[in-house]
Amino acid sequence: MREETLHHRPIVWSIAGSDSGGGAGIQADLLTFADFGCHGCTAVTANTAQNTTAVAAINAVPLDALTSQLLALQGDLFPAAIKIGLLANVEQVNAVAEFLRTLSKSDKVPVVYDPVAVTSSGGALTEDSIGEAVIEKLLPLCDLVTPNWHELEWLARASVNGAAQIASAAQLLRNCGCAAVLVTGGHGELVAGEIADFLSDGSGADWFVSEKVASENNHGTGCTLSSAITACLALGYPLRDACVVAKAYVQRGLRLGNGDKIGVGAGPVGHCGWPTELRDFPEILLPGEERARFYEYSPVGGGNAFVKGFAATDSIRLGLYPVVDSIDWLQRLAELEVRTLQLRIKDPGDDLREQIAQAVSIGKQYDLRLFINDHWQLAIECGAYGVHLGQEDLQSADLHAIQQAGLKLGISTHGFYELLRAYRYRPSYLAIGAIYATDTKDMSGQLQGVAKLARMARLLPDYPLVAIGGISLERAADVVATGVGSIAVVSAITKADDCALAVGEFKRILEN
Ligand SMILES: Cc1ncc(COP(=O)(O)OP(=O)(O)O)c(N)n1
Ligand SMILES: Cc1nc(C(=O)O)sc1CCOP(=O)(O)O
Ligand SMILES: [Mg+2]
Repeated sequence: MREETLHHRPIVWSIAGSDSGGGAGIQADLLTFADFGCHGCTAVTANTAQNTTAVAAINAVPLDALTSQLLALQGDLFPAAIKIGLLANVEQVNAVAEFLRTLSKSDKVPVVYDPVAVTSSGGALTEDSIGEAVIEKLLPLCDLVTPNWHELEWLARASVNGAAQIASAAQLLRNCGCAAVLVTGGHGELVAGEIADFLSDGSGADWFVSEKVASENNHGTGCTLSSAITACLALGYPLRDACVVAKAYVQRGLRLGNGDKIGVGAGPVGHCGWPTELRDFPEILLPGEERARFYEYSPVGGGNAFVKGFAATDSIRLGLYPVVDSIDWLQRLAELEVRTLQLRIKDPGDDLREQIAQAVSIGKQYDLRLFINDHWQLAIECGAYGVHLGQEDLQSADLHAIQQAGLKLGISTHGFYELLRAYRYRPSYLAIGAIYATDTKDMSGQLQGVAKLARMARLLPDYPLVAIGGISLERAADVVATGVGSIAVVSAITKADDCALAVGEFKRILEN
């Protein structure tokens, strides 16, 4: 079933309350799903009576009215992801949990729960007594829970005052069985002028920091964020990519939606389409940077002090970029007038130093942009043009030494989150992969495709970007059409029947 929904416009469910004022709840969710190209279905839990100034009534729907909606959807419109918002009473929590448990037996559908229980001002939106049922029955079924600070206090039964307490309360929720917690920070500032969301899951913790937008139209931001995350999960995005794209969507809505005057109170946040501008995306807080201490952020293995700004390449379009594993290949490609090259030696012998020194010397002879993969110490010692590092190398490599030695730095990224994270270092170029499936390296689960590549490239139109992974001559034109100025290839060159012909064809496509 899930396979089917992924091949067409993904179906996303919202199990939530209707907002008669049209700013939050089901109404905000449907607008959001549509902006992300998803088909939204709804199971209404309550017909709230509200406007931009107050919530007058909740009006829970009877239990059979809720379950009949869920069963109707299950029978025909199977979801690629489910968002849950307002649940009005314990019976609804139990019924939804039971329904999800049964559903998960046939298919694994990502579930995002936005515990719409406390308004921004601290007012109750549901019966407080649902807390216990939520913790015991619902949280263990959730892939992500997105409480604001008030809701975090309510669910974790702990007071939350400051970054360390947010992190430990999020851990308490994870201990209840939900896979991940995103604590939304729209209601308070740990650092003046900054809105920071905290994500905690099995692979670690992150702070996503955005500039505070002083918009009068901020009603429905929580619903919009959680439904945007759900839509991205339905599109197959990994959790961190879904979170940063959704946060950018809300930021864009706050920024562009501020002009509208709807109602006399807090108007609805804008729903303004896919976020296409880098300024709307959050900054990923990095361990070792100065302001990390305000967020009490020092993850295990966080590594060295943060270093930013690496030597620029002479052009932002690096052209054809073969990645090879021998001096012979370097020499051959240099003679074919390839200018950007990488030496990627994965099984070094005793002569690694000599190989890198020889590569650097060929690089100087042919005026190459020659990057050394992984072996940054030897690259510095041999005076290489540049080094290429993966995300996991960023913690262990001495970036300060690379910067001080004047070496160029390229960083691998796989998706929006890693792209934003790597961009914080302002490297000489950013590589985006894997665009297509490849036999050269196991990249399963990290495939981007050209549509996503185009979205990423649009965020950084003036930055050197390199696309890598499964790029053949036949696919090169589609890749170039996304706006990236460079194509990195292994097998399309090293396994080509006629290497010189392949080089010529790639160059032609890139230059066109
Ligand atoms: C241009 C370019 N992009 C990405 C990579 C991959 O680098 P990394 O993530 O460090 O993985 P390994 O190459 O070390 O397996 C690359 N080498 N070049
Ligand atoms: C080494 C490497 N890194 C990738 C990444 O996405 O980071 S993809 C990749 C393999 C590229 O080889 P080919 O051109 O033969 O597909
Ligand atoms: Mg590497």
